[in-house]
Amino acid sequence: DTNLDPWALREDFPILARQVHEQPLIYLDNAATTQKPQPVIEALNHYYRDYNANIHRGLHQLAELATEAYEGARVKLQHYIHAASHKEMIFVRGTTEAINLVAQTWGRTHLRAGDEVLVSMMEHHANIVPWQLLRDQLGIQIKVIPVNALGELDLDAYQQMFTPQTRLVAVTHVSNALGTINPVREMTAIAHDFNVPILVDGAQAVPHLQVDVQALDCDFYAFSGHKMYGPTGIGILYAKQALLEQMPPWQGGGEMIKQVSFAQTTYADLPHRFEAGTPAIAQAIGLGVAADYLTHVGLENIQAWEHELLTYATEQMSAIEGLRIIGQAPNKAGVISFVMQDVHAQDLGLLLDQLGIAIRTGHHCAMPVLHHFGVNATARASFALYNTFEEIDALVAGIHKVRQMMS
Ligand SMILES: Cc1ncc(COP(=O)(O)O)c(CN[C@@H]2CONC2=O)c1O
Repeated sequence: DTNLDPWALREDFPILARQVHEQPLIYLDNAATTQKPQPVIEALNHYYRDYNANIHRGLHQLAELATEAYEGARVKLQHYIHAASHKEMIFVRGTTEAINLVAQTWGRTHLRAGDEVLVSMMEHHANIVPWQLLRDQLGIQIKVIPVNALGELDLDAYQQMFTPQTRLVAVTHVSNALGTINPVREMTAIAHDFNVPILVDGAQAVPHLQVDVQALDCDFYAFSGHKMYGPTGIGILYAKQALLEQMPPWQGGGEMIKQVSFAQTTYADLPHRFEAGTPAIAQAIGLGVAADYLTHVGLENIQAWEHELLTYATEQMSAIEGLRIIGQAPNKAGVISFVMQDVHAQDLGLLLDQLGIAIRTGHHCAMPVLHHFGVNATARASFALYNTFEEIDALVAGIHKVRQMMS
């Protein structure tokens, strides 16, 4: 059980006290982005207000302070996912950029025509399209790991899919559309039995559960700051140092060089080799504070609380006539995708908004898995540490109200 008190934590999120359409805001769209606690907001203000400067190489006091805070954030995040070294933590814009970086550096230098990349049916477009771009550029093949009727990944099928041409596995840790938590540690062990590296899309995992990349033993791990109560425009690509050393730079410019001449340029050491140009300094600092905040609240407390919310919401919503939950894996994070017999997801979302309730409707950038379940849109409620049973009751009441309005 959890010793998390959402009502106490809500004090840290001023936005949750606001109204929308003259109704109290009920924010249940956390898989899209989470709200930001006061300490994160204050960290951003503090940087710009009190010690804004460009980082590295600057010899003045403000530059020193800014550099210290930026590199300090990197170390905080290293500990947050238990990486072996801060050199394995690359600041990027978010999960999408992290995966594109791997595809365009490790991918272009290690994959060639005929090589196979395994992805799962439940991937977000950010972990499908970069591999399709590579397919267009190099002629690699993409093979899809199936999921069953509950939305669980088919581990046996996965094991059978490896061939001498399999060169990479790229899989989501938690599905943003189904909520399924995949057995990433097991999948990594199987991939490594075939000497194949694995990239894990951790966007929906890092805010919900304790991630330990050394325990998972994955080769790449990508996530976004804004999904884990941090700012937008910042994320992390984690990669084992041995792999990063084999990868050519992603973008060229300042910060990622040692010596530049028109004859020859030498590149900076890790991690800066992959961070060209002035980075998102404030956002990185803010993300470090978000990691501190979540560590203070306790990931196991968050996971236990959200599991209670998910269990309650699933019970309540399963009792609604004509409502079908898409994604019923036993091992799920706090995401409920659903469709209703006689109400389009879009209409439901718009009408719930009028009641102050924020959910997301549509394909959630996961078109293939929605089509696999025979729908082209769902309504999705997704939970965070600050949600409450009362908010779930309001969602359920809102769904009933919409049904009445539409019948
Ligand atoms: C599983 C997963 N992977 C990658 C991404 C891409 O992250 P960035 O946009 O930060 O690069 C998302 C975003 N989730 C989407 C965004 O909105 N609603 C969602 O479910 C995601 O859920």
